[in-house]
Amino acid sequence: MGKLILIRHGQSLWNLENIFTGWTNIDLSPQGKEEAKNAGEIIKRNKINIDICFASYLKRAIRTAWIVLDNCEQMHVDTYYHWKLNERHYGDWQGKNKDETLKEVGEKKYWAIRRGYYESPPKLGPNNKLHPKFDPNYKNVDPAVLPSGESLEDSSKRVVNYYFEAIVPNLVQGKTVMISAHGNSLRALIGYICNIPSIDIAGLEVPTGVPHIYEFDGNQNLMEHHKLE
Ligand SMILES: O=C(O)[C@@H](CO)OP(=O)(O)O
Repeated sequence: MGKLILIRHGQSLWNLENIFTGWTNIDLSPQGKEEAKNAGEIIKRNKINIDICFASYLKRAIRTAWIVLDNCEQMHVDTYYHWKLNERHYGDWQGKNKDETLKEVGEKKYWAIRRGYYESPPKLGPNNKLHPKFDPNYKNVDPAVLPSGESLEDSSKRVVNYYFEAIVPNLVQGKTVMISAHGNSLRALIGYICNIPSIDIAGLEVPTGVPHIYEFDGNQNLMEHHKLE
């Protein structure tokens, strides 16, 4: 089996401003670009040759992939983009300040939605102009499958589905695959790969711009994983 490198995008401008982002297409902050550059240098130092790269449809993950590949001298690597790797859709919370939302809804509900597995934020209404079906970037996606607010369980279904559809076949061929994605889409994927019970997912935080490597045996069982440095 091949190897899997997972990286959360570098710090975004809304991470910096403490605003719920979800599918809002916010770019990297200057610090986020530095984090991605550093991740690329780490991959170069570890002499890892990436065979294929995947990123979400959101520019903070795409730019992170580009900066990483540039800084490990592997810009030629085929890169595929898919909405199923996007951040969890944060529904009506997108664009809201995280501290103000906490005050508005109370600690219990806030953390159940933000870090629990089953609770969704309030969904966007079908005519809300922020709904992804109105975004030309998703014009080739069936509007019926586009989310308007997701629990981590919802995100997990589409991320894991894409993992089996597009990533596993490459790992089976022995390839080294890099995925550049998001805090919650990666929590969902890591939760699946590492077999973390849904109750414990709340404690899993994925830092920005830090590459982690996952190695599997021939039966696709995880053998070990660690942070690259
Ligand atoms: O705003 C978001 O989309 C995410 C990650 O940046 O928020 P959280 O901190 O809840 O994972």
